[in-house]
Amino acid sequence: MAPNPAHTALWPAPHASEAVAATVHVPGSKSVTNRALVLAALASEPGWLRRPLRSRDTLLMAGALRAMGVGIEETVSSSSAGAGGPDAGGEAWRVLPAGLRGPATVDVGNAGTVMRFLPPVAALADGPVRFDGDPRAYERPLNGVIDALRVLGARIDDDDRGALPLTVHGSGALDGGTVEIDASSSSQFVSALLLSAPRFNQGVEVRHTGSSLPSLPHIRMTVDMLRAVGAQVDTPEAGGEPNVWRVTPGALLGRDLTIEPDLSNAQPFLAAALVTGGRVMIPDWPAHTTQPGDRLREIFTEMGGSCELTDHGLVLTGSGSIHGIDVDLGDVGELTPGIAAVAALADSPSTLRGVSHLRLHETDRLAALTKEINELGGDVTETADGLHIRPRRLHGGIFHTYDDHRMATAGAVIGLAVEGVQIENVATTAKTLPDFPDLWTGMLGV
Ligand SMILES: O=C(O)C1=C[C@@H](OP(=O)(O)O)[C@@H](O)[C@H](O)C1
Ligand SMILES: C=C(OP(=O)(O)O)C(=O)O
Repeated sequence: MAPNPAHTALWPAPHASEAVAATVHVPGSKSVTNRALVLAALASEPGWLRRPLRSRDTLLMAGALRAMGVGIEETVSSSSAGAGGPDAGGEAWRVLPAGLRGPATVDVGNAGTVMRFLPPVAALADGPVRFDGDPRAYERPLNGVIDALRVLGARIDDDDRGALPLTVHGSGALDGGTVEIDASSSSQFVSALLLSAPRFNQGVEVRHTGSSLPSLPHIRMTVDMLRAVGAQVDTPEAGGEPNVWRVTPGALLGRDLTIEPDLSNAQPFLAAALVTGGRVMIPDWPAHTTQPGDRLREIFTEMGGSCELTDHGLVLTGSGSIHGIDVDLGDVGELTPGIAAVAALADSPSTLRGVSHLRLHETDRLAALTKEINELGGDVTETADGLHIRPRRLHGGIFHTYDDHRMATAGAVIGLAVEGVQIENVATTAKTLPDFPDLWTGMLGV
């Protein structure tokens, strides 16, 4: 088969000849949008999502829910269209829940949220739902969801690898109950079971038995969003048993939710302020959030920037120096590529820990970052659970991205400081940030 020209196309990453000074409006959060879609689809009344992210991962989620019978109407709303308050204008999705049905086919692309959050929804559908996706999606772990759903009463046909492709034979209802899972390869296993659990006959008790659990803020996001639509959830944090989550069965409310900007997608823009000694403002940065990207305020401050959170948003100002960092990123793994890019440009070495599960993300991110930074003259080594990065003088070259949106944005950050970096397949950023090249050149004023 001839290679897709978009996948081999090279994008000359703009080099910054001066400090950036920009305000960047970052589109909505992937993780919040896809959870909101699932919860709205399972609710007992219509709901609104305002300022949803429209990217490959969220359009795949919306398409899959539509295939199972859910109505999702795209509208340009005004604040009078619902109870969304003064910020509610702009693009919106109105979600009209309906009896979930098969037969249906779901394309998960390479979206972890789609491939993990939807099999439990499909188990509630009346009929078979077939799941398929990109070649890489076949390699990403799904066994935690498949095995758990079988214990909870679902019938699933897979090829015994515990991965895609598979068919969930929905029977219109699922018993639910208690299940043990090892979610050390992805927090999304836990989130997936909790999100649909209010609709299981007995709810769910999820007991995580693995040695570690990545991305805890994403599980908190799941719990907070469930509670916001009326679900009763017991968590380890609320004085419950360690590693045990319980969801009580019950109807979910339709909500009017304005989606926060994607703070992980704000990362390359904030990094630009750090790398060029400039200043970038991200409007609408939430004062309180479960998004892991909020940790950037602390991490980029330690690396040499200073952050100010105002009523208007977050302002990051670079000092002109970038320092190395020794940090456990287990809670915020999706920030690793962007932090590695900044670390490669720092004045001292860095150690990034706690992220062995990144080997099973969009690509093997530890191997990909090591290879691509080293091919530009860097000195990165993989450890058992992360990366050692010793900054070197880098040179231009092709930065391969392996169909990974965060590799592409990491390469763009390096390109700010290093002339002649070309990003392969920058279009892969469409997974979560379709406007990236325009937002990037807009920030730089080129
Ligand atoms: O639940 C979510 O929305 C996510 C959880 C995390 O997954 P893992 O726990 O698999 O790392 C994160 O990396 C991913 O980008 C989004
Ligand atoms: C790991 C990521 O995505 P996914 O939701 O596909 O797991 C990511 O966006 O960095």
